[in-house]
Amino acid sequence: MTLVAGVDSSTQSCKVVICDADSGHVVRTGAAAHPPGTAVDPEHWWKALQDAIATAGGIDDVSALSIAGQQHGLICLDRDGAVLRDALLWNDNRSASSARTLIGDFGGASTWADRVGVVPVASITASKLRWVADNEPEVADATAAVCLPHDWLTWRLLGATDLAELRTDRSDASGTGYYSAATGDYCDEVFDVAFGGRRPMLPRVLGPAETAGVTAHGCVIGAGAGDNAAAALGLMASAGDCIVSLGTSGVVSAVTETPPRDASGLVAGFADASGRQLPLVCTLNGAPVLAAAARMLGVGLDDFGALALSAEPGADGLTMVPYLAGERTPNLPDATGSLAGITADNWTPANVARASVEGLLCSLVYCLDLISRQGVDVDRIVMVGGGARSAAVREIAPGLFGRAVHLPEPGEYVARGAARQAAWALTGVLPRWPVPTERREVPHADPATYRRYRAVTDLVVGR
Ligand SMILES: Nc1ncnc2c1ncn2[C@@H]1O[C@H](COP(=O)(O)OP(=O)(O)O)[C@@H](O)[C@H]1O
Ligand SMILES: O=C(CO)[C@@H](O)[C@H](O)COP(=O)(O)O
Repeated sequence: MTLVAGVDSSTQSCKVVICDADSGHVVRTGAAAHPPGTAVDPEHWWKALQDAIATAGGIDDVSALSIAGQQHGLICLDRDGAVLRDALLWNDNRSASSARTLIGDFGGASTWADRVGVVPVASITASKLRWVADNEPEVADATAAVCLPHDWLTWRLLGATDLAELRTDRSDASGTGYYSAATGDYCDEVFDVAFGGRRPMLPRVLGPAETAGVTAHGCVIGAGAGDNAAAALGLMASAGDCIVSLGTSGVVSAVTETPPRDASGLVAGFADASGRQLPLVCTLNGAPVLAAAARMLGVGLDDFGALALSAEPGADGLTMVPYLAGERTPNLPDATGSLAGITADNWTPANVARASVEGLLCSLVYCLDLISRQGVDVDRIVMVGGGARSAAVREIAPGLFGRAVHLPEPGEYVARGAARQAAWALTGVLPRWPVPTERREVPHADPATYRRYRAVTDLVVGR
């Protein structure tokens, strides 16, 4: 049996799956935690990768491996390849005002949408570059190369030290704000406004089936991908599939042939990992909303799900707006969460739990609406990520989306997508790996809860 491995180096942890290259059957897995925080020394990710590989029984018998990673994180390297400062992650909001400045300095949102396909928000790598240039000019001056988490891990795994050997792929490059998914080129002129004209070295962008190199043990290393593009590959997503992911972020994305063009910046024009496009809408508040509510209620995640399901749909009028970490969609980096509609009668743990689940899901219904308005067909909603393990999420989602929700059996679909890419790099053929999925029908559509959520959101954001 030929074995291939896939890695998901995501916000909270590193996961490794080792699969049969022909069938995709998962043979072994491993995982290791990442430290909390929105600025992290990449060395922690390297250590977690090694721990996760060791837990998975090592990769001596693995023929090919690809790494998928959390998108956008900025890693600055000096000319000797040393990391210059903690990486600034996708959910680090210090770059919010840098993003606003960048938009103006490059001719406005429409120019960004036309030339790059992405309008900067705090998450986008270019905004982080601008923050470094404005606040840590000595770091900016010493920066000889910039790369993303998956680029850096791939480079480390290959034992490389030469900056010229950095590699990335289209999907992750397209989240930087200085690469266009539509043209397949870096937009060098962005560095004039984002990095004071400095031109650090950038990773070479590989095609989906290209090889980044071969390890000393003879393991072929694929191009890797951004985590959302890898999830699409792991789910074998095709036209009409809309992926809803509840990881640390909440994400709605779809594989399309044509790029979106959204000058509001809410729908980003990213690339997928198969040569197509991946219009994507992302929130800063995914599954951790549920963990925070469970913690506040003093229950574990399973009991929290049961508690939420013990309340009636609509939580008896309680509405939760889940902007606990600020928000990106809508773009409100300084926002906080809200609980509205409290009365003496409805102020119960069960209603608070239900309102938290409903608020989280409504924030994704909003994202789905935004992506649909870009002309993206939505035939099937496919829900994945840690939050999709929640019984309450699985049961409540169809009513709020107003359509059936397809639930693949719980698994690490980002890592599986990376493994599928590794098989492609190894053999030159993208294998078809089945994804057994449960279809959850709409018990009863609940448009009233979403309407109330939208009204409360408008109130909270002062519209
Ligand atoms: N049964 C569950 N109910 C609610 N949340 C869950 C459950 N299982 C896992 N999670 C949440 O899923 C998140 C991790 O999901 P994951 O997709 O691995 O995130 P990431 O890829 O961003 O690291 C955590 O916030 C965790 O609390
Ligand atoms: O910023 C985005 C996408 O634009 C996030 O989706 C990150 O890629 C982090 O992913 P998770 O850790 O939540 O999977």
